[in-house]
Amino acid sequence: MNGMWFVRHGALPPNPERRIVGNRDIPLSPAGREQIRVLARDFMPILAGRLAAVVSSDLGRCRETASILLTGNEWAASPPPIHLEPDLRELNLGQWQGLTKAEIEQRFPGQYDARGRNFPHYCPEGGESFAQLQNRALDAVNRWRRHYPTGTLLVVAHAGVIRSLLAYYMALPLNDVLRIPQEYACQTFVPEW
Ligand SMILES: O=C(O)[C@@H](CO)OP(=O)(O)O
Repeated sequence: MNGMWFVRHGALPPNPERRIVGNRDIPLSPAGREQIRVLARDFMPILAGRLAAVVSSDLGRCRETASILLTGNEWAASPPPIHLEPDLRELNLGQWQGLTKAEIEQRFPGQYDARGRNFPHYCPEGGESFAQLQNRALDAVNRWRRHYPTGTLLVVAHAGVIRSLLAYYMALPLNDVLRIPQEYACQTFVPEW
């Protein structure tokens, strides 16, 4: 069956202060690598024989996830190509990245709340909005689907990217995007319609 599997990368190192990650290039933690090894063993065999290609965000945590996913014996003879796609990078939150919520409120008074009032379209300085993210991610996925019109595509990306795509496929408003669950290393199938 044609369709796309979306896989979020594994866990990052603990971030107890909840500093904004965004599209910073932070590698998987050892626990995150183990999550993906489990996925390579338990999930990937169901794609054997029907996986056309892997399309991954070019950030390290997704690149590494994609390459661990293809370590099983079922891919040894003819591994599917892995395409690195910058348009699947995580939401760019510009000058907010690396900061805590308290630091954002201190350095950019009022902006955090302003985003809450216009969540889909608010664009922090130097960054982008969820609507912009959704457009570029959708363009990228559609482009790769046209390149591989048959077979299953495996898309390895980030919570914000996958949520924005799933919101589109489920016709949910972007205001509700954070309600879509996206645990580390989770998998979601979107059939072709
Ligand atoms: O580690 C996380 O919680 C996030 C970073 O914002 O991961 P990602 O957005 O890359 O899915």
